[in-house]
Amino acid sequence: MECSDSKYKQFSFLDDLFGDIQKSQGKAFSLPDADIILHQSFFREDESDQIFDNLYNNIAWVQEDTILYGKKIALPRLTAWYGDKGKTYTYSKIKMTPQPWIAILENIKSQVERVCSAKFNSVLLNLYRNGSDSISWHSDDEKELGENPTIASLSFGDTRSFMLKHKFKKDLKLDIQLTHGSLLIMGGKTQHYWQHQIPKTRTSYKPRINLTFRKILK
Ligand SMILES: O=C(O)CCC(=O)C(=O)O
Ligand SMILES: [Fe+2]
Repeated sequence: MECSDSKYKQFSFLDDLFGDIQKSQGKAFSLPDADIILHQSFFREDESDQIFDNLYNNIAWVQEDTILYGKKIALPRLTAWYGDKGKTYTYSKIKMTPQPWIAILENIKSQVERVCSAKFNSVLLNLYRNGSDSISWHSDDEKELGENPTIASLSFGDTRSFMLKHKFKKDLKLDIQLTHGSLLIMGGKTQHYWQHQIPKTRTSYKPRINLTFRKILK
């Protein structure tokens, strides 16, 4: 299923309060069992360029390993985890202890919280160095996130396909192009019914940075 404008509903958040149209308009996908909103240009191009450079150079990127069929393999991307003290998180069988917040991440977090009607206490960062870096099919359904988590996903750098598929209705699939400066918000029951991935590709891609803001409950 291709995503077309006819499948969008216009949404407008908090325009009067913040008066910043660019940061307040999003489009909701009308999909069953999902609550997904895309803000195509949440950050302006020049802001996005600056954020990309800053994160690329200043984040403490780590090459983590995971265990697959009893063998240790390197994750096909670099990652980093920042958040409130004590909010540990187990992800891809890796227990992560957060780095303390840095100014740029706190600043982005507060801008995202304005449009999400949610508060976050941590952010997972992924750096896809080229087209062969990827993340395989999964739902963000770790128990630390609670029943119906709101996940706010920001993208900077090259555009990659963010693919979604329904877990039970096999013909329901969607491919969203996540562009430089975009914000995708997943909420409600999305993680119960849908999986997502950034597929590996043979096409050459420039680096892409993704941030997913999350709330760890315990
Ligand atoms: O890179 C993306 O857009 C998705 C990342 C993701 O799904 C995750 O970190 O759980
Ligand atoms: Fe995810």
